[in-house]
Amino acid sequence: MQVFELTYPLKERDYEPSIVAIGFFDGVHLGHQKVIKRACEIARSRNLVCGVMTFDPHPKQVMGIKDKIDQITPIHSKLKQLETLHVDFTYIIQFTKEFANISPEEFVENILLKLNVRGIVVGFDFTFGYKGLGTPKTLVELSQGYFTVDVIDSYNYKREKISSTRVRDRLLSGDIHEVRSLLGRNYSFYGRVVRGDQLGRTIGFPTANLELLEDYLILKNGVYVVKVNFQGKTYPGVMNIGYKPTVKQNLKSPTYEVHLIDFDGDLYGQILEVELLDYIRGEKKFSGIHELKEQIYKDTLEAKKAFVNIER
Ligand SMILES: Cc1cc2nc3c(=O)[nH]c(=O)nc-3n(C[C@H](O)[C@H](O)[C@H](O)COP(=O)(O)O)c2cc1C
Ligand SMILES: Nc1ncnc2c1ncn2[C@@H]1O[C@H](COP(=O)(O)OP(=O)(O)OP(=O)(O)O)[C@@H](O)[C@H]1O
Repeated sequence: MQVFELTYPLKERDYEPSIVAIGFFDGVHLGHQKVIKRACEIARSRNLVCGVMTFDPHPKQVMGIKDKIDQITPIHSKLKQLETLHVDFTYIIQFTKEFANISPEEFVENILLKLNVRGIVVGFDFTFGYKGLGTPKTLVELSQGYFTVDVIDSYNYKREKISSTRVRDRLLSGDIHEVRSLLGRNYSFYGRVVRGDQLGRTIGFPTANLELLEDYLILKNGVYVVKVNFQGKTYPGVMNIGYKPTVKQNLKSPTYEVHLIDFDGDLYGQILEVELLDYIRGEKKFSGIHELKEQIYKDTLEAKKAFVNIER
């Protein structure tokens, strides 16, 4: 997949005629996948290439509506997911205040036509241009004679539209089962193993302390069943996210640490992909290390069982 980082106004160059799915696509959930897959189907049937147009940073952040949007899939994770959908390219348009102010007409003329777009696919509630005034209907009107417009109906789960907001909400509640149903895959993130206080190994549960590779949405504190992928191998694990109140005081931000079950080896410096399979319990302050150790032992047994059930 080719990636083009673009700034507005676009520089003149020849773009290959294409069919493009447009949206922010945080999470690349099943609704997004439907829009993107449709773009690729149309492209294949018309002998064109297919791509995704997304934006960075998040429009709400640039417009000051929110200080920071914690993303489900920050840009590199999003690109990894798009790759699995076999799109030929992704345009990442740098979202600025200037870009936010362009009219729907300018968006079509100065972006879509310049990019040599022959067809676009958007969801039924897509908006674009100044104050989001452009709608799929506007696009159809402005596209006449230039490119086709396909509008995808709402893709629902339990009768409600799947949206990035809904996925974020379920992640923050620790509802990992629903997250899987909304994404059509396990939610995962990437982290690098860094040195911790190395107390874990003295209590019998060595943990890989993770430094997240991107600004992901911070997950609910507590203990998770996870699947860890690195160097082409997969391991069952348990992860704790939180402040380790039994052994630490006043940590400023939550730590992410994973214990790989039945694994013995050095992980420092490795990049792990951690897939969430289930949420077991909240983090607790135990009366001592012994009690904490007993609980982690139970968590590990539960994770082993859950791992077998989920992976079956
Ligand atoms: C599965 C699991 C569950 C954990 N649960 C808790 C908990 O409920 N409360 C707590 O204070 N610490 C919890 N911890 C964190 C331990 O305190 C921590 O792993 C250990 O002290 C090692 O810390 P270190 O990496 O700073 O050496 C948990 C760790 C794991 C791996
Ligand atoms: N469930 C869905 N069914 C059909 N189309 C969708 C669905 N969700 C999003 N889309 C479309 O996919 C594109 C990208 O969506 P976008 O990321 O902007 O919104 P979203 O997933 O609804 O998230 P948010 O919660 O931020 O509104 C848009 O064209 C949008 O209309």
